[in-house]
Amino acid sequence: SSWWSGVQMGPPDAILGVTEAFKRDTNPNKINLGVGAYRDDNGKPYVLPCVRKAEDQLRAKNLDKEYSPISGTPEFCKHSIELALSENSDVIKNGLNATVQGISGTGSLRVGAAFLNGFFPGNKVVYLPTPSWGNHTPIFKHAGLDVKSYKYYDAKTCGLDFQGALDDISKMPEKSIILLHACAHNPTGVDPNQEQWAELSQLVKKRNLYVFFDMAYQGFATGSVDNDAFAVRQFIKDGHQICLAQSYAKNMGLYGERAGAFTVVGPSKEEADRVMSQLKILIRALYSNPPINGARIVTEILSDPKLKSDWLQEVKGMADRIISVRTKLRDNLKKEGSSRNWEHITNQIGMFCFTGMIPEQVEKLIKEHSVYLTKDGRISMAGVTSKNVEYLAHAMHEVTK
Ligand SMILES: Cc1ncc(COP(=O)(O)O)c(CNOCC(=O)O)c1O
Repeated sequence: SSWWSGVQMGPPDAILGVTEAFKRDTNPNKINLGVGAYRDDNGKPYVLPCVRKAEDQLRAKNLDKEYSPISGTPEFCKHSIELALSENSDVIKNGLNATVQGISGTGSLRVGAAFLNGFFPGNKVVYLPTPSWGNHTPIFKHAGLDVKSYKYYDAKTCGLDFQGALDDISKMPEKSIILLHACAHNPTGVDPNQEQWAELSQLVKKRNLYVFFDMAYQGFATGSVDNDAFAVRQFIKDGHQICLAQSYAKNMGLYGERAGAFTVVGPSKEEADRVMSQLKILIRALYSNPPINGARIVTEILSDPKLKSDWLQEVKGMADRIISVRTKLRDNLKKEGSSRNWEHITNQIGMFCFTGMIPEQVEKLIKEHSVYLTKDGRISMAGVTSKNVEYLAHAMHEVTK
């Protein structure tokens, strides 16, 4: 028999399976609301103009293909942590951060998980919001950490179960790890408001919990990179020594370039240096050093004032388009005569909308209207355009009335 006769067939990825079914559908009105990647108003992938300009500028430099340092280039790391904490951050000024390039957000989370598994002195359990991004659990478990959950989403209101979150956080064993989505929560689109973030920060501090921020959508939620970093900056201001995963997949449209960063914030430069040394040892054994192309594009954009200002407008343009189709969808549902409260469609933020539709309704949406989405009723707003929003509203009304 073969070495691998014991290998089982694994389940297909829930999200990518939706796109496969969508591709097989011949209905000209079909809509794919499964994919978690931005689409323009014609439903096409969007390469930001500032990225093209950066690529032209880079090509003119005739750069070589030498290895990047294990932790990525200092310029990429510096621009990444400045984007997250702001250029005049005391943490950066005092060298309190250890920042490495990660293989996009997933790779940054994975390096962080491996570091925590190796060195975290507290309770090696990561508490995830309920629900969270599907990949969070495998990432942390794969690194050897245990995973638990805290209340977060309220299906009754399609909003935040703030009291539930506070109750669960109050019960978490001290020195546990809590994962927080910095903005544009995936899959619900539900974010705490600024007062709630401030209250969460105080409680997390009181409970002596360690914060792992996942910021995969900075700038893509409200359209402002500073507003979207509010939670991260609030927790830093409140004295939390956080760790942070960043991604440029969505806000710069660099999906396949796999550019991201992982940061540990500590109390001293001396400690940051020790942490950095261990991160490099860990990365060396994982993939030795990170991919150079996406990181060069990011560095070119963030270090060139003109390109950076172009980028800030272009990321705001993406966020504005998402916000506008949220409003159109809600208004068209009202026009269809729906008696349901669809306020959550515009209260929620970022790429995703948790519609509140139940699996039977999702099934009908797919089968009878060729609208494709994940069973949990999550729709990627990026798949909604000014051309298909009326068809979508009609279909959603038909299956929910
Ligand atoms: C919360 C969160 N963290 C991290 C990531 C990591 O993204 P990447 O590794 O591409 O940077 C993602 C990307 N998710 O992809 C969209 C989807 O759910 O279909 C994410 O949503």
